[in-house]
Amino acid sequence: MSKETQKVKKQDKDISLNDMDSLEFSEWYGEILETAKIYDLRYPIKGCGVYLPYGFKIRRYSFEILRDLLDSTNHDETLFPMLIPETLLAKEGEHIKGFEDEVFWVTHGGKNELDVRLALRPTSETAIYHMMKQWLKVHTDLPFKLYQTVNTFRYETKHTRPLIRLREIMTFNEAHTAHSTKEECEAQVKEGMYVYSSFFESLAIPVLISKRPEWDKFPGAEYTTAYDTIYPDGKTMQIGTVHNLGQHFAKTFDLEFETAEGEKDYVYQSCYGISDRVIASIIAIHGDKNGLVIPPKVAPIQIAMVPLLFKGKEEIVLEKSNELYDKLKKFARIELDTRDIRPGRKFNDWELKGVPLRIELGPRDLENDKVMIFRRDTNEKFDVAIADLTAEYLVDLMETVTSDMAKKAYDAFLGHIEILNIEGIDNESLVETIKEALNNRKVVLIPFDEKLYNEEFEEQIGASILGECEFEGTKYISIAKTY
Ligand SMILES: Nc1ncnc2c1ncn2[C@@H]1O[C@H](COS(=O)(=O)NC(=O)[C@@H](N)CS)[C@@H](O)[C@H]1O
Repeated sequence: MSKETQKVKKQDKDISLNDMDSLEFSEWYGEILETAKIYDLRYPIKGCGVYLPYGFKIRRYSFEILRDLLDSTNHDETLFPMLIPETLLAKEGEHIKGFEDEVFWVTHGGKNELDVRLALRPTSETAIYHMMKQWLKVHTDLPFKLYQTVNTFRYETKHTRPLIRLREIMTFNEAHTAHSTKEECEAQVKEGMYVYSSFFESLAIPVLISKRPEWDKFPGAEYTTAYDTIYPDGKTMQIGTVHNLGQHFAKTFDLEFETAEGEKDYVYQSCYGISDRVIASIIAIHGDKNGLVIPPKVAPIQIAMVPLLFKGKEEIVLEKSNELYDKLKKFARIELDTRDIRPGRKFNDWELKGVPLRIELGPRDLENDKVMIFRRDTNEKFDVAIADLTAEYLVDLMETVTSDMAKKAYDAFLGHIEILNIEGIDNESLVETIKEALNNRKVVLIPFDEKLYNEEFEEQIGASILGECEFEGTKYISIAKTY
C-alpha cells in the first residue's frame, strides 16, 4: 500500500477454527451455511440441497476460474444427457462394479415400464465414450479434450453432508480426453494436474497430492492422482482427482483409430473431476469463528461500505459515501450499507458473510478526506486517504489479501502435518504412534515402505492410506482420517 497506514485494531482473541474437534467443526460448518445464507439443506431428499443466491455466486465465480483454466488449455466445453442406459453403464466391468451400489435408476416413463433401466449418471465416462466411438476415427481427430459442468448422482450410503457428500452432486466438473499415444496421455494427466493445482491456488486452498493406492483408485483407471486438503479438525477432504485410464475404456468401447503410420490402435484416455467440495473447502479452510472469509476473486461482495451516521452528520456522510460508492463500483463488487441499524450490527453481518474488505466512513475521517479500511482476513483496520482509493490500489490490496490468505492457510495446513521418522521402530509402536498423531488432528507422513503399503496396515491404523506423496522432495506414504 502506497500511503503510510496506521494499524488501528487487531483481533485479540483467537478466532481460528484449528482447535475444533470434528463435532465442533461440523456444527460450525452446518451453522455457517445457514447463517451466511450459502445453502439450504432442508430439501426433502437426503443428500440434496439448494444453493441460495449468495452461495450460488461463490459457486459461479469459483467455477468460472476453472472454466477459464480448462478453456485456456484447449478443452472444449460440451453437454451430455444425464440418463445412461444400463447396457452402456455396465459395459466396463470394473467401472460398473465400482458404481453398482451407488447408481440411481429410472425404471418407468409415466405408467410404462422401460425395457432398459436408465441410470442417472454417477459420472459420464460411458455416455461420452459411446459417442467418442462415432467421432474418433483417425489420428488427426486426436487429441480430443472436452469437459462439462453438470449434476451427477451417487447413492452415497455413508452419511451425507451438505456440499461434501451429496447424493445429487450439483457441480460436477468433469474433463475427458483421448490421445494417440501413451506419452501424450501422460502429458495430458500432467496438464490436468496443472489445471487443478492452479485452480486450488487461486482459491488459496493448500493441497497434498497423492497417488492413490491400487485398492482405492477410480474404477476402471490405470491410476488415480488425488488432491486432498486438510480441514480444521485434521481430517482430509478429497477435492479433486485426475485419472489415467490407459486403454481400458478404449478397448471396452472399441475406440480404435488409424495411426499416422496407417496402423490400428486404441486411444489412450484420461479424465479428471472436481465438485461442490471446492465450495465447502473455501468455507472450511478460510472461515473463522466470526464467519466466512472469502478470497476476493470469488467474493459475491468484495467491499462493504458502512457510513457511520452520527447525529447531525448524516447528510455530509451520506453525500461523501455515495460519491465514493459511484467511483469504486466500477472496479469492484461493492455494497453501500445504509440500513438504519447500529454500525456494530453491520460490521458483524459483513464479517459473518466473509466480505474481504470493509470501508468505514466516519464524519471526522471524512473531514480529513480519509476513510478506515477493515481487512476481514487479518481483522486489521487502517486508514487511507480517499484520494489513494484508486482501482490499482484496491486491486493491489485484494491481491495482498489473497496471498496473505494463502500463506495463513498453508501455515495451518503445515500445522496439521506430522512427519514420523520410523527408523528401527517396531510395527506395534509405529501403529500406536500413528494413531496418537491422528487423534491429535494430524495427517501423518511416513517414509515410503512397500511392506506398509497395504490394506492390512490401513486396517491396523484404523485410518486411510491416502497414497504415495512427495513432500519437500521426499517420498512418503500419506495417512489421514478422511471425510
Ligand atoms: N458424493 C459426492 N459429493 C460431492 N463430491 C463428490 C462426491 N463423490 C465424489 N465427489 C468429488 O468428485 C470428484 C471426482 O469424482 S471421482 O469419482 O473421484 N472421479 C470421477 O468421477 C472421474 N470420472 C473423473 S470425472 C472427487 O475427487 C470428489 O472430490
